[in-house]
Amino acid sequence: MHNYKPDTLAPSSEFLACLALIKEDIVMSNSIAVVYHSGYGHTKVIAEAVAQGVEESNAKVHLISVDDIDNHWDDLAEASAIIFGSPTYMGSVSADFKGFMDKSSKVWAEQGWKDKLAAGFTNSGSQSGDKLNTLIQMSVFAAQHSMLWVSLGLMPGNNSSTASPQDLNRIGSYLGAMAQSNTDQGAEETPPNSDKETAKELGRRVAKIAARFK
Ligand SMILES: Cc1cc2nc3c(=O)[nH]c(=O)nc-3n(C[C@H](O)[C@H](O)[C@H](O)COP(=O)(O)O)c2cc1C
Repeated sequence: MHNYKPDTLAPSSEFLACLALIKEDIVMSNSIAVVYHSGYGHTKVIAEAVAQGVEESNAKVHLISVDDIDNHWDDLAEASAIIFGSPTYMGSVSADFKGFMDKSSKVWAEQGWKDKLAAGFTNSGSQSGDKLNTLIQMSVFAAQHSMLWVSLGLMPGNNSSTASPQDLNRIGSYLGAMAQSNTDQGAEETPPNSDKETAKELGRRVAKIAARFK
């Protein structure tokens, strides 16, 4: 029979506090970059929602417009995950976002983003609007950088008699987050909340998985 004394084996409050600090440090040391382009502000709203999801998960976030990318290559180098966002223009990423992709070839040559996590989101005027092609472009881009693609991770909403456009993932995407903005409304009115909430979920998911990889 063991002489088991539960009181002496119980972790002290100091030990538990120390563990909590270490855990917090691991989560906070994850920095995640959201790199996006937005010609007219609608995709920016989605980028901000993704960033909010990351922050809510206690990770540090860098929200970077491709217009300002040259001031942020170091932030991308430091990040454990990069989430890409572009409007869908002519069935593909916008020219400005493609400019960022091409500029990243310097990093590609060194495989500087190898084994970082990657994910993507897009927004367009039509429900489909060929948004899938934009996400495919982003995932191929991530693969060229030897990154690990994180999917949206939400079941499709808005696809049954009891479902509604207020559902998360109302457009029914798997590869990344999709949003739709009415073409006659400004970014303060569209895309709808469900798309912003879907985008937040993508941010949360990437942050959660990044913490697991740390
Ligand atoms: C040059 C151009 C091309 C576009 N091509 C598409 C398209 O292929 N599919 C679509 O659904 N919407 C298309 N749109 C609509 C935009 O995707 C939509 O207005 C989006 O909300 C713009 O996002 P932004 O405000 O972040 O630029 C296009 C808009 C522009 C300006």
